[in-house]
Amino acid sequence: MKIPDTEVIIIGAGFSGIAAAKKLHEAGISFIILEARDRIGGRVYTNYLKEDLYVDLGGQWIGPTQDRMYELCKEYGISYFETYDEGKNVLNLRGKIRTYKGIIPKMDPISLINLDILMRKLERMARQINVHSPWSHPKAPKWDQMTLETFLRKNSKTKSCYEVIKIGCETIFACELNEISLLHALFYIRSGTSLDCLINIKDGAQQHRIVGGMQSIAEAMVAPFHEKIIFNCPIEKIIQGADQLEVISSENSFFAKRVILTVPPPLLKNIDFEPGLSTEKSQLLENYPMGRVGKCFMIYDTPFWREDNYSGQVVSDDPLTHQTLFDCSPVDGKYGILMGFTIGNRADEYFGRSEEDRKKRMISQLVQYFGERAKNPIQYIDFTMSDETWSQGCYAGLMPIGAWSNWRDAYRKPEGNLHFAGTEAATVWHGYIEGAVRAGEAAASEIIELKKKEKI
Ligand SMILES: Cc1cc2nc3c(=O)[nH]c(=O)nc-3n(C[C@H](O)[C@H](O)[C@H](O)COP(=O)(O)OP(=O)(O)OC[C@H]3O[C@@H](n4cnc5c(N)ncnc54)[C@H](O)[C@@H]3O)c2cc1C
Repeated sequence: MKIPDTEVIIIGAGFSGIAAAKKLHEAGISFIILEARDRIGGRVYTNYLKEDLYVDLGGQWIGPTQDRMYELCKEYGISYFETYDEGKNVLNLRGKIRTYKGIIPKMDPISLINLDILMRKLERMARQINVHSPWSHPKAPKWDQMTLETFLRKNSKTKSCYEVIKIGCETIFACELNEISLLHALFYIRSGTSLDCLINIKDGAQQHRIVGGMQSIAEAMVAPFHEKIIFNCPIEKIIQGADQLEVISSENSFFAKRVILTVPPPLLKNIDFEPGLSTEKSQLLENYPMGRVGKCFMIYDTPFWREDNYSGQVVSDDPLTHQTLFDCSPVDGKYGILMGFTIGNRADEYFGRSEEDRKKRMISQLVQYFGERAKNPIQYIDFTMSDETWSQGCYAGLMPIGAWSNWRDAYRKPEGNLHFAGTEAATVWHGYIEGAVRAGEAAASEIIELKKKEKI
């Protein structure tokens, strides 16, 4: 293999790496992308089952204030469509199945008032967080010493209120709620605009899906420089010398002046850096697990639940299956697709079973919600990035108790000629594709600015 001469090496061809590459490409700075997998997209992965049928196994939604995503759609002429959100939603709490309209499930009045107060409180606290320095809030030391679970338990006066907020938060953060600090939860909410924005379909983070799947944006972005991506190239070691960096895979060494790393935290930890990373970054990486979530798709020849005025949305505390379900049918409704999120310990339990058992469980759940027609799917498919060597979890890295206080912005700080991107480096829409794009662009901008200074 001929090793290309290049100014910048980008590690990872997810949205962050691709966005960094696009910016460097436009600035006329030479680069290559080294990608461990045999595909682009990383935590975005559209699986084309047939020519007219696809499912987004990774990230799929965009919504208001995700400005870069909408600009990219416009730039490449990629269409998006409203997530189906009409009709009754289903709540399954302690085996009791009820329907409701809107965002807040039907519960007893005390639980409803409690839930409203609790959500407003979270919203108010999150609004006070500076996303660039969450640790600087006067109450940050207290909020960083408490898990989100402790806070929610303390502020839930009824069991139903706790169960519903728990399911909502598990779906937002993709973890058990004792895995993140309250401060991280508040930062994440503020980073994604507001709690309402994170939860909602209409006017929220789940508002739009991409025609042709999320991966089609990544494909459009890389089209002008696809040949600069080297696939099946996991990086094992990086040596920073005085004039250049040596980036080493099991088969090759690559050389450049600067490196942008976009790999998720557990994979960053596995790279051998010489000299080592700063103490702060190394310590953070020892304490930076990923979320756990699986997506399960039941595909039908038609979205039959819509005929009975169901939205396809479900909130459930059934410990054996999914926390939440959504209608993920294609824009033309040619197929009917219901997608369930199974999260945290539920995901571990669910994916510990055989595929046949997983399919059976999902069907029996769907029959309870939408009737006998749910018994006859065309296909079942599920997927979890927790099992993937090159993701090791999702949606994103989780800041546990004390992490923001102890290591602050260590993750995104450049070290020598190493620049750090990926959605975990984002301050705005942290954990989302929008955040990945913004962080990739920010790292590329750092390099462009440094290059300008070098020329003076
Ligand atoms: C199930 C699921 C649902 C989600 N839903 C949404 C959603 O609806 N909307 C939304 O905005 N976000 C969603 N997300 C989150 C979103 O997908 C991620 O935040 C985003 O894709 C992260 O992009 P990234 O470029 O930062 O990281 P990644 O996509 O993880 O890219 C990193 C790349 O680095 C590569 N790599 C890793 N290690 C090495 C190595 N040593 N050498 C070389 N290459 C390496 C990986 O293969 C990968 O391609 C979801 C994620 C998942 C998994």
